Amino acid sequence: MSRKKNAKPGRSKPFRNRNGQGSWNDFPVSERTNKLFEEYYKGQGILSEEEWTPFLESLKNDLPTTFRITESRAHASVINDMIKTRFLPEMQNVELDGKKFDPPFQIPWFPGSMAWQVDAPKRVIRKSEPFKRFQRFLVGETEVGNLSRQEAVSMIPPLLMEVKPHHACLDMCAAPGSKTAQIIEALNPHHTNSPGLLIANDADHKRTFMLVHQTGRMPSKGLIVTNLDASIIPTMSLGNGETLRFDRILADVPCSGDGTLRKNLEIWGKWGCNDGNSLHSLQLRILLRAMSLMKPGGRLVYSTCSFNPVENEAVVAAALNTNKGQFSIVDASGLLPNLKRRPGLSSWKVATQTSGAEKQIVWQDSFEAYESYVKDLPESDREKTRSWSSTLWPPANAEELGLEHALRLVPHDQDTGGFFVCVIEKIGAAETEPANVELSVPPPLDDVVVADETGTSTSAKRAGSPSIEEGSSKRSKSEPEASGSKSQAQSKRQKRDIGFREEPFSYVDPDHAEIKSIANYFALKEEFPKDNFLVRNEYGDPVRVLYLTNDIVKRIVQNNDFSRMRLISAGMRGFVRQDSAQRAEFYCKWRIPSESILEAVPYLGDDKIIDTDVATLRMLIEEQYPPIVKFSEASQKWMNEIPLGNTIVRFMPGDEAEGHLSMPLIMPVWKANTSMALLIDKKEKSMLSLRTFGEDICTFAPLKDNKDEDAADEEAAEEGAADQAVEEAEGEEGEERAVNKS
Ligand SMILES: C[S@@+](CC[C@H](N)C(=O)[O-])C[C@H]1O[C@@H](n2cnc3c(N)ncnc32)[C@H](O)[C@@H]1O
Repeated sequence: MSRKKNAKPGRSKPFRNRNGQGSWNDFPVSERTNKLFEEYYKGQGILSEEEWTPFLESLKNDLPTTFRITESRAHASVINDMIKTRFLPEMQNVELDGKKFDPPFQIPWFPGSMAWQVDAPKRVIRKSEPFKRFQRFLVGETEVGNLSRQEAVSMIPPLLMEVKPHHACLDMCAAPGSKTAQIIEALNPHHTNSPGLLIANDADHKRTFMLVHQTGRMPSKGLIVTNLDASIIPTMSLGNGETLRFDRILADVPCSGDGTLRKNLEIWGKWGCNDGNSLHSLQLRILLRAMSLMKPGGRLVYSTCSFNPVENEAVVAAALNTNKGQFSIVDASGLLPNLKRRPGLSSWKVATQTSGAEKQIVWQDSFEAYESYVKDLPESDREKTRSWSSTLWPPANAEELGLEHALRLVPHDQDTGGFFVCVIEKIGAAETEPANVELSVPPPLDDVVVADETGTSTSAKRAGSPSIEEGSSKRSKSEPEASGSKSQAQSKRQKRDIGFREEPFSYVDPDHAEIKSIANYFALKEEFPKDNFLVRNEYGDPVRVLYLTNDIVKRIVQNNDFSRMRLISAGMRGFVRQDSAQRAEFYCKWRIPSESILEAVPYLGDDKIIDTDVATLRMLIEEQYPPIVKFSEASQKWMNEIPLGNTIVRFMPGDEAEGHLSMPLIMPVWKANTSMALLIDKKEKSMLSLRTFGEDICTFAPLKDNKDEDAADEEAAEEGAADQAVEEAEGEEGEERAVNKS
């Protein structure tokens, strides 16, 4: 256990090989042990004696790859069918070194069979052609947002939230955003015009940008990203004296992460029971804040990727007791019926660990026993000992709280990671702020390792900075008052966070000349919410990007100071300005980016969408700027009629040009003087090509053949606009969309 001895809690980096990747081979199974871990959990009795070996064995094994299909996308079933009909048949009899490997299979408990599991180890995926092809497909479809790689158990909390499109939702600790994506999908099934809201929040500034990037693949008019300490998320106003309360909250709190031992291998070396004890009070504060933000009848899901009852049942029990009679644990046994789960515990133990090289577990039978243990320690040790909260221990009424309804997921039940999920409902009509919970002074968090199921470890202090400690001890004072009755101007006077350096958010005057030109060009119907265009400057000037938000996001942005909310982004890109040398020739300087097409379609004038065929699609995929003269006569006709710039086309289903399209596909195109371009990024084009034509037919060769120089120059100049448009569409993926700035 050399690793363990050298490990410095909180400072050790995730295990990485020379290529920067954690690897099964580089971390031998013999090192996947931790005496303290075994002693602690055996002592806790989280499993019966006979289950201990399969539990540990399972924990030492590589985690299978799991992914789910983005259900809100129109072609979700096309992707699912492709896996079944194109990839599965060729993966039936894969053998390597005399061993047969099973093909991927659908996860039996995931609704609609939209999630898959791949058991074959990485070396098989690397070496077998059918698996390699499948892997390439997975990577490509993941990049364009049609699939999400996500640990199976991590998919459970959002499913149990049962989000509906009208819900106001809060994801309190959201980065890097795998569950956020699931919530967005549930809020926006098939791009319905959802009135719902999701505030996705994380305390770690860097990780909020990961979150923005991740949600960029799943844009939503109802999405807000904030960078707050979840335990002191301020109460937000909706104007007109209304305060924002949530129908659904996910508190997927920072935790010690020992449920992720199968992939966060470094946890084997540094696991200690003090980490869970340390995190308990932050977890409790976050859960209590969640409770205070709920609507009556609303549902709250508390989850961790830890086995530790002090991070799980103890937190839930303390929160329920703080808000007696206002919340109850939902019996989720009827939900996800094929999911194997264990009941939550109603009794557990608390331990501390000794310091020094050979750490030992010391069971603490009660809070009082623990206090006298600390008192009896030699003074030097006492100084080092933390003061834990009494809420770590099971309360006297633990049996009455319904903790058995919580879900414990253990690895050997269905070959997953470990997880804890508890579904809590707010009962009664009274909306009151919770009484302050009696917590001991919060322990310092800087040396506590916090892990998430993505394989990233952070220290809790970094994760919770800057206001984590401040918020904990003075929660009731520092918690801002409900500002429901304040006007926008008044709310702007609320104390600003001067360290917050984001650009302001303002709505554009719907009568602004640019908005009028957009409405004209795209023949936007009356119902189009022209007053919901947001920009990132103080003056409401449409400069480069016009973001679209729904009404509830607008109410929040307008009635709360953006720096107090630490607002990072709101809504989704609706229109992007197309600056080019030829701008003067274009009727409209704005184009619809591909990700907002489905949002825009219901509002476009009837003649603004041009129906065309699979052969035209083939040409637009094959070449980057195909000349108009190369298309069929029918396509040339409409191409010659449309103005220069952005047009929306609908490729109708059919079998032609060696391709198959099973459902209509709506996409933006760009017309230059003599050529056309499909305005989707290259990766998306390649994946679309694979889906429609069975191979990647994109060529994208630069000017070629024996064209005379003048013609080539002219063509290159004309195509500059389309080129720039495409480049922008690609470049903005990472930057513009990530930062939501104009
Ligand atoms: C378990 S991870 C969340 C994983 C995420 N829900 C997902 O599914 O991708 C916990 C997250 O909590 C964040 N965090 C830590 N302390 C926090 C706090 N006080 N408030 C809000 N977020 C916090 C961390 O930065 C980390 O991103």
